[in-house]
Amino acid sequence: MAEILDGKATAAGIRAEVAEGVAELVERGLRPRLDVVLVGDDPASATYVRMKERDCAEVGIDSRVHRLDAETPQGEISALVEESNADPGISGFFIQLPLPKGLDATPLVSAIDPSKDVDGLSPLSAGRLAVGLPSLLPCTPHGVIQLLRRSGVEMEGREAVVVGRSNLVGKPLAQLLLRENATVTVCHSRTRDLAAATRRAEILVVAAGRREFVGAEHVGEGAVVVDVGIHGREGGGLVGDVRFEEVEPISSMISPVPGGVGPMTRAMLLYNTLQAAQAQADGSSLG
Ligand SMILES: Nc1nc2c(c(=O)[nH]1)N[C@@H](CN(C=O)c1ccc(C(=O)N[C@@H](CCC(=O)O)C(=O)O)cc1)CN2
Repeated sequence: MAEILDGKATAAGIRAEVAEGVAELVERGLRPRLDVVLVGDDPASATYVRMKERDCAEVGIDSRVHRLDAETPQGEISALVEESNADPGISGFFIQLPLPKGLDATPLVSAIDPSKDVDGLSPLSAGRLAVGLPSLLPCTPHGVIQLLRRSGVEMEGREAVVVGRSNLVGKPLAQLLLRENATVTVCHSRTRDLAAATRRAEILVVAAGRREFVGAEHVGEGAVVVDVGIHGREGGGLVGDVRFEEVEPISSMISPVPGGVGPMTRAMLLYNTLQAAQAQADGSSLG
């Protein structure tokens, strides 16, 4: 039986550490503040943002949500990004994704000052990660690394396979696994024999964005499997990109959905907000 990679418990530990760091800053009169830009009425995005507000309250971070309707012009959001960059009271901010149709996230995210880029998704933050400079790290990939590390999974020298090449998860995760000295393969929709590649993995991270896409045929005996996907299940509940019931008996460790990577994503956002606030307080550079 596989050991469960418990994102809920691990994230609670990270929140406790962040709360301590926040309390130290507050003693110096510097309460971190996280601003969120939420555009439109996507129910999942609204849920994630409410959870992020609640997380901030728990650890003592101030949060403000800018709720904009789906018809908000691109220029207005762009102006909000510039104002947030310039406001010394804001430690960090991010734009909840995806944006409604008709809005282009790329120029907006690209305009975020890297020292406030708590999502770690701007091209400057991504470039700094790629060349090994200090930067705020994208929350989901960093959450995966922390979940593995804090669960005692050795990454150095091991065969790690990432399924998915998005800017949000797959690409930065490959960089972070390289930084851990894993041997990294990235698979995607054009990979010819996916199952042959994923079966070689000692650590398999699935961020394909396809409901229950990976099954027993994709997993080698004893692999550590991390499921990044989150999809609503017909009739209620959530499932991931991995067919948990099939894969769990083959793997040595596996992350569940819910309770795996999702809570880690939120915990790393708090961690980044604290890091941004600390760097701003100490005059050190994250970008
Ligand atoms: N600007 C961003 N947008 C999005 C990101 C991101 O990192 N930055 N990631 C995802 C969504 N996401 C964060 O925003 C996210 C997804 C899921 C969870 C989570 O806690 N999931 C729970 C279940 C929650 C539920 O009951 O619905 C779990 O898996 O246990 C947190 C954050 C896309 N957009």
